[in-house]
Amino acid sequence: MSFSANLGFLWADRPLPEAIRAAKAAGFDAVECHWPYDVPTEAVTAALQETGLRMLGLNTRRGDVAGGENGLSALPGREEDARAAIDEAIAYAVTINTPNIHVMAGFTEGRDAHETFVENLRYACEKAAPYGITILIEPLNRYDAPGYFLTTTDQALAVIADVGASNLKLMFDCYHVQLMEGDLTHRIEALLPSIGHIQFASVPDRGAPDHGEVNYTHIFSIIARLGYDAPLGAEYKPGGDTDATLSWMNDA
Ligand SMILES: O=C(O)C(=O)[C@@H](O)CO
Ligand SMILES: [Mg+2]
Repeated sequence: MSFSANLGFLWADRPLPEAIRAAKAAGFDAVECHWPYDVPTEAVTAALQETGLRMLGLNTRRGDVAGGENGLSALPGREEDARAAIDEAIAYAVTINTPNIHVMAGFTEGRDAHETFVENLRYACEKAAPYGITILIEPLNRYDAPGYFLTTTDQALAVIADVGASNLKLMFDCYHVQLMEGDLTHRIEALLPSIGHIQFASVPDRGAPDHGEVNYTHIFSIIARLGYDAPLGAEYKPGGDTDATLSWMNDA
């Protein structure tokens, strides 16, 4: 297996370029992040070039986080802000050569929200396609993100079908899917053609993948058997020194 360090959580106590270097030193094959926008692209590019790692993904801005926002793209009436966040993410991704952008939906519900999300995703897919960038959408669990628009893989597939773009894929985060739906083995098998990126963490505490209700030795072997060979995103909360939590990599 190959692994991508999610620097939104791993080495999150270090500046992003230093976190990239730490991921390389720890043996990761790639990195990904959440919201890199305050970091100059030159510093990120320099660290990526120095380490030879690729930044696999980043997220669109969430909007007014202090005011309770968690993404903009499914919020009716906020199309202008949502598209500005999409444009910003594409520009940043193009500059640092990142192949995936997670477009965040936001806290909302209902048919209008679905239509708004579909239209904004069409916009994102069209704008991203010339750069070979894939747009991702990710169901989040109801405990960490109560009220988030996208909560299940079935709902994500319905959105993907309605958008109808070949560069729109599912971010399959095993942690969220286990909390909302379970049945990870069958779901990964069935959804593989729609999956653009896979992430993981222990369940339910979102720690390193070496404890809890999901047996990741099994899940990783299923993913390998299916021939999926892109790096898997380690998106867990180390709860202290990241380097002290990496023994799972030796067993994977
Ligand atoms: O929370 C997650 O899981 C993520 O992947 C974030 O990027 C979005 O909140
Ligand atoms: Mg995730």
